[in-house]
Amino acid sequence: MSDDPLPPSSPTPAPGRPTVRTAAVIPAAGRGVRLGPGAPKALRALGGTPMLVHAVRAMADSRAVSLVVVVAPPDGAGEVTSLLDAHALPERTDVLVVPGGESRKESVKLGLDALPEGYDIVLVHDAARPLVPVDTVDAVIEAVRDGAPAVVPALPLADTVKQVEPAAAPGEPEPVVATPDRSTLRAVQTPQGFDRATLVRAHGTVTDDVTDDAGMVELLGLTVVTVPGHEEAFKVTRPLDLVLAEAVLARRRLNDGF
Ligand SMILES: Nc1ccn([C@@H]2O[C@H](COP(=O)(O)OP(=O)(O)OP(=O)(O)O)[C@@H](O)[C@H]2O)c(=O)n1
Ligand SMILES: C[C@](O)(CO)[C@H](O)COP(=O)(O)O
Repeated sequence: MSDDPLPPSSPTPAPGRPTVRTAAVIPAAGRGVRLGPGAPKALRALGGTPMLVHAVRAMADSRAVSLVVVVAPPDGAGEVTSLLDAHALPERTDVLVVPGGESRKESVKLGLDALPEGYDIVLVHDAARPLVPVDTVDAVIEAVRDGAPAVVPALPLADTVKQVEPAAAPGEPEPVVATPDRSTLRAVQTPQGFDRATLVRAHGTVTDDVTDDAGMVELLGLTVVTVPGHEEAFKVTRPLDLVLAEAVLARRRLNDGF
């Protein structure tokens, strides 16, 4: 067993609420091409611990989450199971590992297919967002409990955004065609939270290429709502993100006194 510490626990759910069980599906089957050569992204170390372990702990850190389904690289389910066995996780959280697919969408569907009965709320959380704080996780769950079929953590944009005509060839200029009103745009993160039946329906019917699960629910004609995102829930995508993630983790360890 690794001796790295468990994260702090979130508060227990409010008294008087009906028990609604929540599971988290963590797509972790990506290669991490934009991060550069190396192991699959989810298995790379952050503060000496695989990024995936941080992501699983971030979900298990919420007392509402009692099952985490990890979607491993297609040929890596055995390795991921051993890796998770070697790291401390809260005993109240069950973990299932299933092999993933060629795209994120396919991997999420495989995770959903493996979900046992008895879970009414499903979170979908990128392994590549290892540092999401528990308050953000709990806020997403709370909004689904309050009746929203789909919930996304969202942040305002810091940059002005341009819509362009994609370059005709690599290196060619990209003419700007529009400047959308930034005040109505949001960058969305994970975990995204869903009423299970809605997410299953979305994955069973939507065939469009989408980059997130909430987008599929939008295509069903349902309303997706936002809760405040968190800057530490950023996605580790490029090498500089790893530098930032290490710094955030070091600051947390300093603040927590270990
Ligand atoms: N076939 C895939 C592709 C992606 N993912 C997961 O989806 C999340 C978000 O994807 P992204 O950050 O784009 O990861 P990669 O696909 O690994 O990155 P890249 O595009 O740079 O290869 C990650 O946790 C990744 O492991 C997955 O489970 N299955
Ligand atoms: C799901 C997501 O993290 C929301 O921002 C994002 O869309 C994943 O995109 P990626 O390019 O597949 O990492």
